[in-house]
Amino acid sequence: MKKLAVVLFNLGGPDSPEAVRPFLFNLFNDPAIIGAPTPVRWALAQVISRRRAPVAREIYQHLGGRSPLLPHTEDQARALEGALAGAADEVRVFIAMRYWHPMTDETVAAVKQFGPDQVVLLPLYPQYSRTTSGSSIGQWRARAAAAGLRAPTTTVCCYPTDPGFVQAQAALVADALDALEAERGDHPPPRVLFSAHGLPKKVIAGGDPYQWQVEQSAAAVAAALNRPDLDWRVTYQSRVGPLEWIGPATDSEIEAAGREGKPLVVVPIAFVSEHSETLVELDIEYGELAHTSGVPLYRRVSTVLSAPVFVDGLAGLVRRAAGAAAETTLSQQGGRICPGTCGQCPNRA
Ligand SMILES: C=CC1=C(C)c2cc3[nH]c(cc4nc(cc5[nH]c(cc1n2)c(C)c5CCC(=O)O)C(CCC(=O)O)=C4C)c(C)c3C=C
Ligand SMILES: [Fe+2]
Ligand SMILES: [Fe+2]
Repeated sequence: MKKLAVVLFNLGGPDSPEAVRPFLFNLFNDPAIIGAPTPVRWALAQVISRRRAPVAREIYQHLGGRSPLLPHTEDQARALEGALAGAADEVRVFIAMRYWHPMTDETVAAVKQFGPDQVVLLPLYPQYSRTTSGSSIGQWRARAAAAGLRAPTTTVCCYPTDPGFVQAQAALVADALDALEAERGDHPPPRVLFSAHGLPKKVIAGGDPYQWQVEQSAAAVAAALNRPDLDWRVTYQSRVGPLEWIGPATDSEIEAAGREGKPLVVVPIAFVSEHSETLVELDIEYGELAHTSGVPLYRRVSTVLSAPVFVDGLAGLVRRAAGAAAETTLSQQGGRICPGTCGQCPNRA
């Protein structure tokens, strides 16, 4: 093959305080986030983004007024390009963010200019949700078709138990557990909370495989740690809005650990880089909550970022997808919506 384009999808984040409101508007105006008819959704997105902006601006103020998500994703793109050397005569890795720049239209234009013989779409979300990967994939397909980008396109829908992802995350957890063991003293052994971004319950009830895949990821990392008595559980963070979200909530579990006098090791299991949800919510907000709740030791494990074993895993997924060659389309499998290239989603009862 002559030219291979890989497109990394992620959520995006504001690059200045002025970008916070339009970023939030783009998020709440996504039909995958608010499923109302277009004019109603547009009006709701205006209202909610205006109301949320001051809170969100304060969150991003802790990070110097901008999200570090894009720089981390650029590092990952460069590392993946390196790991894919030789997979085609020319390999280029692009980034398409869903709610802030570089956004889908800009990246479609850049990929078209590159003139690939094949495109592989690779969400930087290990677990598939129609609100994240599904939204990015759907928008890419619509905009690529509109722009006349017709290269054969294959999608890696998800990789919740990919050995590269699991090993990279497990190595980081093992380091944290070892360091904590050295300073634990008379405190009881720690509990590990695998914390994932939550979702409204109705999204899961509609057949979204996300929660099931998060559980698969956490179980795979726990198994890779190979510590028989490890106390671990899956929790969900980042609830916004009035709907009921899936639980247990990470903050409630932190309070519970405080009551039990348990040290905590918190592991982000649905993110592969650092941003407001890890650096502010987990480190600052939940760090303070742990302190006031009486948690004796609180450690937050890093995301995998550009860990070589993770990037090599991604490169393997891309090589397999490029080899599959066939155009994949969203399909309904086993009552669960998944593009169906992972071979893991359909078998859920
Ligand atoms: C697994 C990843 C994510 C899922 C699932 C997800 C669903 C989801 N998110 C919102 C609302 C917000 N999310 C915000 C930030 C944010 N969300 C994710 C990932 C997932 N979201 C990331 C990586 C980030 C951080 C972006 C960055 O800092 O660069 C925000 C903005 C911050 C804030 O105001 O708290 C909102 C709002 C909904 C409603 C939703 C599912 C329905
Ligand atoms: Fe989110
Ligand atoms: Fe899948």
